Amino acid sequence: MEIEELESIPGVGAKTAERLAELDDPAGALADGDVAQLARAPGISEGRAARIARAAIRHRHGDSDGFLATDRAEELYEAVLGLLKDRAVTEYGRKRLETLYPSASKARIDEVRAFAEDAVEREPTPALLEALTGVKPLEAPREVRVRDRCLATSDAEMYAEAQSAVPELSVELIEDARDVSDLARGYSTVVVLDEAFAGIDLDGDVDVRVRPDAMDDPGSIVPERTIAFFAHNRARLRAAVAVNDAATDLGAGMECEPSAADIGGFDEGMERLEAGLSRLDDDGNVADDDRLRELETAIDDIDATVSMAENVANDRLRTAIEERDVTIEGADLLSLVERGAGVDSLLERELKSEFAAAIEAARAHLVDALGIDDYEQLARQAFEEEPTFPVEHDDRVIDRLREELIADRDRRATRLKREVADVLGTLREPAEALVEAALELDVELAVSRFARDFDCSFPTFEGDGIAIDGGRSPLLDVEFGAVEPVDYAVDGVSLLSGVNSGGKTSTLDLLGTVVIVAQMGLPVPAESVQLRRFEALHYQAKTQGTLDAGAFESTLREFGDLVDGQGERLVLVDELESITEPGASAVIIAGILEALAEGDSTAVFVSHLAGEILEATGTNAEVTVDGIEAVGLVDGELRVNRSPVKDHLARSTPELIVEKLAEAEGGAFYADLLEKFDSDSN
Ligand SMILES: Nc1ncnc2c1ncn2[C@@H]1O[C@H](COP(=O)(O)OP(=O)(O)OP(=O)(O)O)[C@@H](O)[C@H]1O
Repeated sequence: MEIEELESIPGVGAKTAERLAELDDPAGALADGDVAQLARAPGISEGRAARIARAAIRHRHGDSDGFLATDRAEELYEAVLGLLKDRAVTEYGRKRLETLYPSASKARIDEVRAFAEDAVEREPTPALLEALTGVKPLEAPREVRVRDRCLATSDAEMYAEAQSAVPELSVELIEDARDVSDLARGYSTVVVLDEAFAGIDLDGDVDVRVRPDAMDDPGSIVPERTIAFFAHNRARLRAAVAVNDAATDLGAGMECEPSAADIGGFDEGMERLEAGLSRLDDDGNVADDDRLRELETAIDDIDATVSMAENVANDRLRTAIEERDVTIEGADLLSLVERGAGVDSLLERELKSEFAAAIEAARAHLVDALGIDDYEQLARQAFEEEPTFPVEHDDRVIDRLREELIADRDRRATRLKREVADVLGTLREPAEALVEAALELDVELAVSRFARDFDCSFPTFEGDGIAIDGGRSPLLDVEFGAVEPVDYAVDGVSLLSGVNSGGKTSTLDLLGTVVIVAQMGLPVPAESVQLRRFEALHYQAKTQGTLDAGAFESTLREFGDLVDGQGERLVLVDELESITEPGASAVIIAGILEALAEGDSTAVFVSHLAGEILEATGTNAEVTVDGIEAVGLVDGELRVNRSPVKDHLARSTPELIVEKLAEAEGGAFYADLLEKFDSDSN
C-alpha cells in the first residue's frame, strides 16, 4: 500500500502513514482491523492502532462517524463498549473491541454480525478464560549479541556482507592461519568463511570451522536468532498453547491454519512447540542438559574449589607436623644454617608419605568437587608432587582448566541451541498464527459472554421504527437479574408519559442501547427486536434546571438543525420541558414534534407535559402518546408496568395520590380534585 493511500484514511497523517508503511502488510492489517499488527508499527500504541483500525473500517464501508449524533448517544456507546471490554481477558481483546462501532452501513453490520454469530457459540469456560490471561501479542526479541563465536574472512566484501547478515557475531579480518589461531584463543568457536582456509592445521584444542556456505543460512551459525524469538515470548506462547488445549478440549477448535505441511500437522506442531519451549529459559539458554549444568557449576565454583582443595591438604599436613617429633641430626642442622637449605627438604625427607597423602587428598577433592570425570587428568596436575608447605595450586593449570571448561560449555550450549532451533525454527509462523487465534478468541469470548450475561438475541432489520420485546437494559442501576423486561414499539413520533420514576428515562436508554448494539452488529439484550437500520441516533438527555437565554437559544438551534436534517434517524429526547417555563415548553416541543412527524425519523419524547403538548400540536400531525402506567399503590409505593401502553396518556403521580386519598378519606374535596383531573385528560 502506498503512503498516499494510507493517508487517505481519515485521521492518518503523513507521519502515521510513514510508520504504518513499515509493516509487512499494512493494507491487510487495516482491512482486517488487526490492532495487534498495526500496533507493531513503530511509535503506534495499541490505543492509537484501535482508532486507526476503526477509521480504516469506516473508510472501507464509506461510513461516516456521525451515527452517534449527541453526547448522550456517545455516552451510551461508551457504556456498552465498557460492558464488552469488561468481558475481555487480554488488553489486546479490549483494544480490538474498540473497533466495533454502531454503523449505518449494512455491509459493516453484516460483517460484524457474521463474526458475532460464530462468537456466541463459543463457550467461555473458566479454564479458557484462565488460560487467556497470559496471552499477549508476540514481540520482537531484543537484539542478541553472541560473544563465544566469531566469523572470520580475508575478503573485504565478504566482511561487509557478514557484518550485515549476522549482526549477532563479531566479524574479524584474517590473513593467515596464525590469525585464525589467535582468534581461537579468544573465542570458543571460529567460523572461517573462506574456502581457502579449508584443511588448515592448527595446534591445540580449538574449534575452527571452515564454512564458505555459512552466509546461505546464517541461522545455522547463530541458533540464538531463532531461539531468541521463542525465549522472549515463551510465557505468551505457552499461554496460547494452553488456550488451544482448553479450546480443543471443548471441541471449539481454533480457526488457525498454520502451514501444516511444515510442522507435520497442527497437533504435532503444538507438541513440538511445547517440547521446544520447555527446554528453554527466559534468556534463551537450553536449561535441561545435565552436562551443561555441570560444566557451568564447575566454572562458577572453580576458584572456591581450588582453595578448598588447598585447605584439605594443608589441614592434613599441619596435623601431621604437629603430631610429629622431629629429631634433627647435627649435620642437617648445620647444612640448614650454613647453606640456607629450605626446611622443605627436611620435611620432604621426614614427612614424605604424609606429603604424598596430602597432595592426593587435594587432587581428589578438586576432581570430586568439579564433578567432571574427563577433566580428571588435567585437574590432578594443579597440585604438583613437589613438597611445599603450605601446599599451593599451579595457576597455569587452573587457567587452562578454566579455559577448557569454558570452551566445552560454549560449544555444548551452542550445539544444544542448534538442536532446539531445529525443532522450533519451522514453528515460527504457526506460533504467530496460534497467538493471533488465541487473541481473536478472546474477542469472540467477550462477545459471547456479553450475549450470555444479558440474555441477548440477534435483532432483525426490517420494518419501520423499532419494536422491542422483553428488552432489559444492562445499564440500569439495578442488578441485571432484577431488571423487569420491557416491551415497547415505536414507529413515527411518540410522546412518552408516565408516573415519576416509572422508567421513562430507562426506556429511552433501552431504546438507545438496543439500537447502538444492533447497529454494531451484535446481539441485543432483549427476547426479540425488530428495527429499521437508522442513519443516526440523536439522544438528548434531560437538562438540569432551566437554561439561561443563551443556552436556551443554542438548544433551540440544535433542534432547528435536527428537524431540518433529513434521513431515518432515531430521536430520543428526555424532558425537554425543563429548558424553560412549562407553557412555552409545550409549544416548542409541539412544534418540534410536528416537524419531525413530517420526516422519516422515529422519535420518542419523554415528557410530564404530554397532555399540554398534545393540545398544542396541530391536529394533522401524527403524534401519539404512550404511557408508563402505575398499576396501583402497594404499601404507599407505586407499582408500575414498565412496558409503555400504546396510545395512552398515563395518569400522573399527583393524580394517583389524589385518587388514593379520595378512596381512603372520602369527602368532597378529594372527589372534586379527582374530577378535575379526569376532565383535564378527556
Ligand atoms: N425495567 C426496569 N426494571 C427494574 N427497575 C427499573 C426499570 N426501569 C426503571 N427502573 C427503576 O426505576 C428507577 C427510575 O427509573 P427512571 O429514571 O427511568 O424513571 P423516570 O420515569 O424517567 O423518572 P422521572 O419521572 O423521575 O424522570 C430506575 O433508577 C430503576 O431503579
